Amino acid sequence: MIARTDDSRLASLKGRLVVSCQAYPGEPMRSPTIMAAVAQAVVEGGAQGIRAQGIEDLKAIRPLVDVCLIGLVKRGSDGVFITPTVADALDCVTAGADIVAVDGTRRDRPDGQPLAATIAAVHAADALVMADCGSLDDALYSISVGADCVGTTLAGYTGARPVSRGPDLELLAELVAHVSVPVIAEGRVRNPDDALACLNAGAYAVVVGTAITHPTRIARTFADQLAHGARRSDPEGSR
Ligand SMILES: CC(=O)N[C@H](C=O)[C@@H](O)[C@H](O)[C@H](O)COP(=O)(O)O
Repeated sequence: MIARTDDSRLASLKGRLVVSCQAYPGEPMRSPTIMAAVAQAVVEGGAQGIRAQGIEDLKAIRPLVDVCLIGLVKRGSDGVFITPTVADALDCVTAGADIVAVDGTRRDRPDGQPLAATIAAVHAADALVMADCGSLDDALYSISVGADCVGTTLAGYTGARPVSRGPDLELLAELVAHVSVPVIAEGRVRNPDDALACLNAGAYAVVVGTAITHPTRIARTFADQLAHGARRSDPEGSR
């Protein structure tokens, strides 16, 4: 299988920021309308790509932004949970995804199909595949079955690698050194310096989620800092 690395949708991401606009089950911002507004807002801020989860979110976002849209469907949080089936991947394409993000590991998928089947189906529907990887082995496997680009998305989440404090720059550099398709940095990119470090390590593009689009966690970092700082400057306050 030949990866479509010269596709203009993928090429539009080169050297650029992709923002992951996702809210999780039960959270206040879990609404396609809200995610679509967030997507529009980050495009105004310079995002050249949007990564979004769920068919309804993709449908809401697609007509409002004209940047590259990376779509996925999440099912649960154990095992293969990022676009786990062929049907999920095709639903993402129908909803408007240019690139479908799929689990790029060798683990069994709930529909019993190999990763190659998902990639072939997405290619037949004229979209591309980003394989979310947790190790070099995942990336080599995904590319051998046709992935158009690979991401460090699952670094620290599959047991293959420890959870790094910021982006897993070590895995990123390893992928860049060993693969010939674009390598997208994703996962725990905390600030613009982290993002730049990813580009300098050879990332084709950088995906940022939580640090831009998750107000609860962003607010918590401020609140925690204030609480701890207050305790440090007022020992009485810690009692
Ligand atoms: C492991 C997993 O499920 N990652 C998901 C993939 O779509 C999202 O929950 C992340 O927010 C996204 O990868 C961006 O990463 P961060 O939010 O760390 O910038």
